[in-house]
Amino acid sequence: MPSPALAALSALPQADLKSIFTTDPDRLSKLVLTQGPIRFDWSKTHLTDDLMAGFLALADEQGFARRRDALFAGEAVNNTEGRAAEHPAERGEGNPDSVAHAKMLHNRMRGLIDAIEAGALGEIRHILHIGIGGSALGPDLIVDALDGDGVRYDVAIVSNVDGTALERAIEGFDPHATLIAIASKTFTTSETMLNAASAINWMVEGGVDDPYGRVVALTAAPDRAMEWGVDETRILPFAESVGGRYSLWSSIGFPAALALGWDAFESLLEGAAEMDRHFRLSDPAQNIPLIAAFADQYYARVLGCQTRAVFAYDERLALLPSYLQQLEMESNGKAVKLDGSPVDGPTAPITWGGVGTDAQHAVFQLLHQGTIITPVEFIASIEPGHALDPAHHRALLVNCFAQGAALMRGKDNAADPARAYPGNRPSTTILMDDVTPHALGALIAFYEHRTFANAVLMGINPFDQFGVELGKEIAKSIETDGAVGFDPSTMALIEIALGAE
Ligand SMILES: O=P(O)(O)OC[C@H]1O[C@](O)(CO)[C@@H](O)[C@@H]1O
Repeated sequence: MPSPALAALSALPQADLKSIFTTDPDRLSKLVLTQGPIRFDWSKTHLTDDLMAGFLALADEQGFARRRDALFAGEAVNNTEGRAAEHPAERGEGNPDSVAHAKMLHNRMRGLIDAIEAGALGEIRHILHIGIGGSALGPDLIVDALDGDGVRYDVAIVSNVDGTALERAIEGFDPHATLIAIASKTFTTSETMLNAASAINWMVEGGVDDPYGRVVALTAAPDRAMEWGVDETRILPFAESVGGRYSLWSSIGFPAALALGWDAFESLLEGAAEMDRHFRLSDPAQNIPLIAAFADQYYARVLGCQTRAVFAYDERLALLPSYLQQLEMESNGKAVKLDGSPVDGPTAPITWGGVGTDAQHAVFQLLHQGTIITPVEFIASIEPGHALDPAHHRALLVNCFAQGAALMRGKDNAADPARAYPGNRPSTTILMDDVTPHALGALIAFYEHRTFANAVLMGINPFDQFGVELGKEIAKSIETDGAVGFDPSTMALIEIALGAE
């Protein structure tokens, strides 16, 4: 049964963006909100006063305030696994006991970083971080965004089990000056364990006497890390209640904290904490992650848009779309509601994207003239990330703003329809003052809370991910039993490529 509030929303007429600033001249004051160093602009979306009122009613109907309080109180909001979701505690926000525990673990991480910097593990010039999914995407995004010229260490983040990834990562690394960070919440993920074993072999082959002596484990399963061979003093634990895709704030962020320095890592946490406080304390009508979720819900569930595109008009944020793919799709690509009943409509759309201006010359044709409507999100920074001619940054921003205007405005051409642009296509623009640790922390926390707000509006649990298990089980059974008991297509593939057992 669709929710009454959503049904009422769906009955509202759709605004025309081409004339929306004429019919609603105050849009900027209503739909542009600034939080710290980031300005969020929904004025080029179809959100109207009526829709906002309808979505506020939906939020109320779905118990938004109660579920938000439960999240921050450290209640078991991940109901299918009976666990809390305590990533805000890593930033100092939430249940006081969890905050104190996270602080203690951060101090432990800081102590190890200080020791490494003081030379306790010998000379370290390279950091080889091995992890996958949430144990790689977050650190990769932060290091790539903020490390600029990588002055402190060369950092390589390896996730794929394809040996080519590891081989390429260690190509320029000296095994005698490399620190291996094994990042795995469970310390069982097969790709990570295989890559970790191969990295140790590489060190041994490179003549390192005690390769385990330069391994650091980042995990919520310290006992398994110890069994694997990591010394207890180099295990940096984090709480089981921190989900993998929400874990960059914990010891999973170790390569960022080491490479960028502790002050930068703290500033990232503080930026996120400011967004936490905004999300926790703001009235729903002014709540930035919630308003973002209103627009998301309108496009995905009311208009049936199956995808959402994110374009970073800043090379520093080139990895943001990949990071968001896991955050949004693994969290909200679900088929059942909190009570186990089937969902009553689409859940998360497919998140995809890239960087501007590259994407303009590759995929924007479809966005402007294709028949599939895709809500677009632009992310840009007022300050550039480089010291070259300011003309570069000016051109980047000009292009970003032009795309949003073109999508909205369109262009008639009755005489030559192939050259006409329908317009009325929505976009959101997120404009950062600069890509600093503080602003990036706030931006990522915004996305986390927006994902949670979407889940609340749909009545689903964003914190489990059982959808990834079946493929893992089948891979394991192929590893152990080979081509047995599968369909003819799968058996033939196994036999041809892996050989008959
Ligand atoms: O940190 P781990 O336990 O190695 O898991 C890695 C990733 O694998 C997943 O469980 C999906 O298979 C993600 O949720 C997680 O981020």
